[in-house]
Amino acid sequence: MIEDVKIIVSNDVIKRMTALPAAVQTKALEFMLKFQTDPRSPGINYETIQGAKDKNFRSVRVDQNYRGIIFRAPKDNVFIWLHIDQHDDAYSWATRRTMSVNPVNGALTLTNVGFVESTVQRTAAPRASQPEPCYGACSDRDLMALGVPEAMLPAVRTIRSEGDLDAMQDELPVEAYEGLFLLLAGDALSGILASRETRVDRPIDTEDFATAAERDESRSRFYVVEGENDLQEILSAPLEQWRVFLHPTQRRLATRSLNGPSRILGGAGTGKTVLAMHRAKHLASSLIGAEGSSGRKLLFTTFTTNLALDIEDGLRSICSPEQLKRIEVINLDALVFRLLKAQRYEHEIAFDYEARCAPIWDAVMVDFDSALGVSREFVREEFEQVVLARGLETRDAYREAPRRGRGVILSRKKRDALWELFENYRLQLSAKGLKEPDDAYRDACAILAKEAEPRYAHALIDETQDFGPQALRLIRALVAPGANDLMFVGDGHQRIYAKNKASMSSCGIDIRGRARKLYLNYRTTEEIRRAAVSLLEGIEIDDLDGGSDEITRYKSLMHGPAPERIQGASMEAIRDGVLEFIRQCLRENADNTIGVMAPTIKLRDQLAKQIRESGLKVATVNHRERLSRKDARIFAMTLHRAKGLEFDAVAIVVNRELDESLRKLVYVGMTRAKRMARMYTGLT
Ligand SMILES: Nc1ncnc2c1ncn2[C@@H]1O[C@H](COP(=O)(O)OP(=O)(O)OP(=O)(O)O)[C@@H](O)[C@H]1O
Repeated sequence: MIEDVKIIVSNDVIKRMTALPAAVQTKALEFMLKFQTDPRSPGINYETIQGAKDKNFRSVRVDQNYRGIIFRAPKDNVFIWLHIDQHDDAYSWATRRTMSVNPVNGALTLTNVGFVESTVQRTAAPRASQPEPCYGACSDRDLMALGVPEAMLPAVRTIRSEGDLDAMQDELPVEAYEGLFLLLAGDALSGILASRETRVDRPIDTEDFATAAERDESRSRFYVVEGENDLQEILSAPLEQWRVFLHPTQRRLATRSLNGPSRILGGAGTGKTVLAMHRAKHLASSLIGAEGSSGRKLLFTTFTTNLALDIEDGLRSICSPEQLKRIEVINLDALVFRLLKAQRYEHEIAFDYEARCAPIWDAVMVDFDSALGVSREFVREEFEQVVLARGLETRDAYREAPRRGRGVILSRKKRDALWELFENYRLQLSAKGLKEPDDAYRDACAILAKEAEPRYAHALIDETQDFGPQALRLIRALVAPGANDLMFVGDGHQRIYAKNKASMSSCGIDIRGRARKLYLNYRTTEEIRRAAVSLLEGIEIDDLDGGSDEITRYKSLMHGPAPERIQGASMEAIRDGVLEFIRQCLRENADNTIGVMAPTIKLRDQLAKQIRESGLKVATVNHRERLSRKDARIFAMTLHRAKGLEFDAVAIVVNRELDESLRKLVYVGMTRAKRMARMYTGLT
């Protein structure tokens, strides 16, 4: 590579590369090598394209049939490889498009001018009683600030409904599509720009393609080649887009310095884990050779064990060995277990409530007096949500404790009676050498408080919605307050351990001014997303910090068939239906992965057995297992285990009433599906 030349490749080329016939792929890689070494080499013959709308487009020969389309900027030796296809298709593609720099947000944009012309023509004749254009109140500058390329403005001006906007999605930069749908949802332009932190207040040199390429907006679709080998690596392996092309908000949040703890919310599949992984990489590189960090690492923690394993795999695919050495990925329970064990903690942490604690709780509850006027379930919830969550240790503390959200007022007498049960339970647990996890977290916090140095330089926390107050306090104690200390990502819609509801600010974590959102769903089709969201209707969702969150502003980038919901089938009919669904998915593509999910282990095993008996290979997903290591396409799991995973298709079987907690579980399960989903309810 040579210093004074900038080489850029579009995501379109990278995507198309893997779909090319093998022989063409080899030729394309050979061309890339030549191009990367010196795009001005006399060995590369740039052909002018007759009739091209952009006079800087050229075609280059990849092999006898295939042509690459290159944009050569008028100055500064910037070369952008935009497209690759068979000769005629490549030429026809090139004649319809132009490259430019957005004069307001400074992003590199590629516009399909052919599409703009045909859209304007098609909509020119007024239709009877058609709605007003959606963006009549926005100036051209407003629309360009959102990311609409100047040449796309006439097409965007024709949009009169959400459907019109969706039909334009493929032709718009991702941030423009997102901005336009947020406007339709009722957000103010200033609010959208502020939360994205897009600069629209500086003069933009629209001839300066080199500078434009470095902006976060451009990097969501253009890759700037940096080293000798990186592009070779990217092009020769099937590329997962997320490794290279981030949404501008993902990139900004991954790389910017934040003056304290931050919280990123986003519905299922909006790329929160991806953002956190890129931030881990970014912060880890700043730890390399950093003075004064005393060798402290970055902690990446999650709630579920399986997700931690997947994250480890993901990080390995984007980080250098040096960066990896500075990152520790571990689920919080495992971290606490290790921390306490190293201190010769004399209790075992009872992570499995049902097996270890429930019998002791039940024995203590023999003394429960129903004259107290509360249910047995209420007592357990009171213990979890007030006593454990607040870490109350004395009767006096319980007497004084605020019980917001508990619904029932308890007199002092009743509290004292309940405290006796709670105290007795803790004593009995302790006598058996056990501690509830929340109490163990609190003990771990006390140990950390005595240490001179915080254990980690930074922490990234995934699945924040499932961490309770004691866990959050512990996380706070693991890292010293300061710049880039903590980043939490999560989604209240996916809270499936209801007892773990916490407000970050009451745990000493102040995110004011550093709370952001991701809106675009990269995983699920819009049809599946909508079906999943409809399950949550009427359920109040929190923002992990005592406020509320809503789900109306999310959107998926893909479309597909609506999920089927089948009510009231017998187990035999379900078995046949699930098998038929699996076969259909595998017929479409033998490489498709399929998740079969149920609320209980018993039902999961029953379904797995039936699938196996039909001659198909199915793997069961258990605690602490990496999906990637399993030799199967079909996976059976409980809905709890499905968290954080993804499959091409998902079949869910539910054998009990869809109450609030089950609806949330099914929401999590269904949003694991990339393209197809089917759900059975009301087993007869
Ligand atoms: N910038 C991106 N470009 C392309 N794909 C992306 C991008 N960001 C995320 N994805 C893909 O979208 C899917 C969801 O991403 P991710 O798991 O990070 O979402 P999430 O918000 O953590 O989801 P959930 O909360 O449902 O577990 C993954 O397949 C990921 O590879």
